[in-house]
Amino acid sequence: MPAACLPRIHRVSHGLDTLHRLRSRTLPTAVSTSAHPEAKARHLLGRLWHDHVRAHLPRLLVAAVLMTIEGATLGVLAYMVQPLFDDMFGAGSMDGVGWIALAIALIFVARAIAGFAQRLIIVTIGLKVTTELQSRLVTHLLALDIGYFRDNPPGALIERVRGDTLALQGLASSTVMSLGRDTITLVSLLTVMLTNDWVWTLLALIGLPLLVLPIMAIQGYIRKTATASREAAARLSTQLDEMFHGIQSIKLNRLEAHETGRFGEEVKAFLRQAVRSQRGLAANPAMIDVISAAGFVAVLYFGGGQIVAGEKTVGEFMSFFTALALLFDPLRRLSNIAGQIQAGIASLDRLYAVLEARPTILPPSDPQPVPRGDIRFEDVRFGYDGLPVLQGLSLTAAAGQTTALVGPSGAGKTTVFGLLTRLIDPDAGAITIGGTELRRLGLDGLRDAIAVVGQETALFDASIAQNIRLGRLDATEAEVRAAAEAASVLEFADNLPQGLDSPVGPRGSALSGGQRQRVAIARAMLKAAPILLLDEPTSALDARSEQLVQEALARLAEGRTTLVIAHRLSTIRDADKIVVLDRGRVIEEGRHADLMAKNGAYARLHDLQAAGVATPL
Ligand SMILES: Nc1ncnc2c1ncn2[C@@H]1O[C@H](COP(=O)(O)OP(=O)(O)OP(=O)(O)O)[C@@H](O)[C@H]1O
Repeated sequence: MPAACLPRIHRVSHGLDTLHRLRSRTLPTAVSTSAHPEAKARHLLGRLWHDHVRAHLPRLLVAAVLMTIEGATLGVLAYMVQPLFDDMFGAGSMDGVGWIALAIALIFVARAIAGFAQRLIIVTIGLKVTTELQSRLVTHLLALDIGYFRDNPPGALIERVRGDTLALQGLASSTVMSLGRDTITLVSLLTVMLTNDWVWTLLALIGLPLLVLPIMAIQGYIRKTATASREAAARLSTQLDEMFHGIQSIKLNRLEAHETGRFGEEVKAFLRQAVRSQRGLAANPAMIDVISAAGFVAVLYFGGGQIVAGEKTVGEFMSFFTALALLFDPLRRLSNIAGQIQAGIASLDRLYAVLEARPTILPPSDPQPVPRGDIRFEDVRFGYDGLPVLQGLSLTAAAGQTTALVGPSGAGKTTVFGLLTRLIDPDAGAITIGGTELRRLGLDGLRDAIAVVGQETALFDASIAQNIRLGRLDATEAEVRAAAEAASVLEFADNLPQGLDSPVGPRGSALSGGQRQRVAIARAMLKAAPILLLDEPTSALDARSEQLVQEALARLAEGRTTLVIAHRLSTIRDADKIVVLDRGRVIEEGRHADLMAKNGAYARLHDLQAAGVATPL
């Protein structure tokens, strides 16, 4: 995946985060396969093969043929050493040396071409599989519940989509190449050795079985340390993500040294795990080297004696020795394959854990269209992780009218919006639109029918116009411009060098809070949905823009079912109904004048605000 895609993954992840600021119940994050590591590894590899690799089988077969050519060349080379020594150098004749030299040159050319082509094929397949997996992961992630993004922070998810797929690609490519080419090399060299002298071969390799147990024992260690190392990498990414997003607070509170220290600790933890994992991977080749030294010495003594006794020729010995010397390199790599597979499995496990997470907020099998009509909450209960937030909430927002929700911070106002848009589902009670339960409506239809302007505006790193267009992707330029005008976006955009085509910067960082809010309002205007949810839509505006936007919102709200959350009561005076929430229940409702006359919680809050005191009810 090109580097340019990284900001996109990042934006998507953060966009969801800021747009919804809601959490639902924890979702499964582990692959639910057999607890036995070998069975799990087989299961994961089987899935990878089936899902992504099988389609490349024809090219893999071509690569296998090329690997066979590349692997066999070393055997042929070792074989040719014998006539070179016995028939030419030993016999003092240079006849035929030219032919042998030509043959060796051709062998190397063939090896180079086969090696180049097979590497290209394998790496290309690896890249294709990786990018396919990345796209699949992103598609899957975007379908998951909002709660998943709370439980798994953006840094950790980016690490899975990028880090784990790339780690897998590197390991898989080298494993496949090693398995193919090195196995053939091994077979061809062993053939030369065995045809030369099976006793020497036995002597040279007699120590190898000793390695079986240590190599097997090391597998579990590699799997564990590789998993820990990937997790440490995810924590690092999460910390970086938080750090860069919180850069302003870090600077204002002079936390640079504190953050550097925290990062240093995390880096150390990562380093520890990464070194452990590499130690495991480096152990096998080292053991092969020790065994190979014993093999060389044994053959040298035994074979040397036979040459001196005239039982064997120098050419035979040199040919055998060449094959033996060439044998240990592929053997070293092959000894590491199991370890590499284990490290790859650690990443694969984390990837499939994401792919196995299932959304719990699903559309019905026969979705009903969204009807026009009142929005009703009937005895709705909802809690986060067992902590009750809404405790039997009942309210009605009449169709085509404006209903305002007020109440102290944490009363559950934003949760009402989350339930209405089905970012979360209630634990009990019913939510209906025009008499139809939300769960019977199509999710797409429901979300198309609702436009939301939240406290935090999710802007993407594109132009102002493109950000507005997200409200309705097929809107014409004139419609985008009209929405921009109605939301007072043109007021500031027209002063920018590129007007509406000016970039808003990553997460809208090139705009002020008020400007971002106006873009969000323009987006909602463009969407022109029948239901409008406004969560403090003018909180970031100055008095003048607020007045302009309030007028625009009033126009927008006309004829639409509007729910508006407001802390500043002055903004909702004209609402058709004001609902006062406290600790997840409705404690008062009515029009402004009625509630003031009642002299209850609303009137108290109003008086406090009028006196300039921002105190909860
Ligand atoms: N993702 C979450 N996980 C756990 N608890 C949450 C989560 N989101 C909200 N809450 C809790 O739910 C309660 C209601 O939150 P909500 O955002 O609906 O309140 P609110 O009335 O909109 O507050 P404010 O006026 O401050 O925006 C709060 O006590 C809050 O701590």
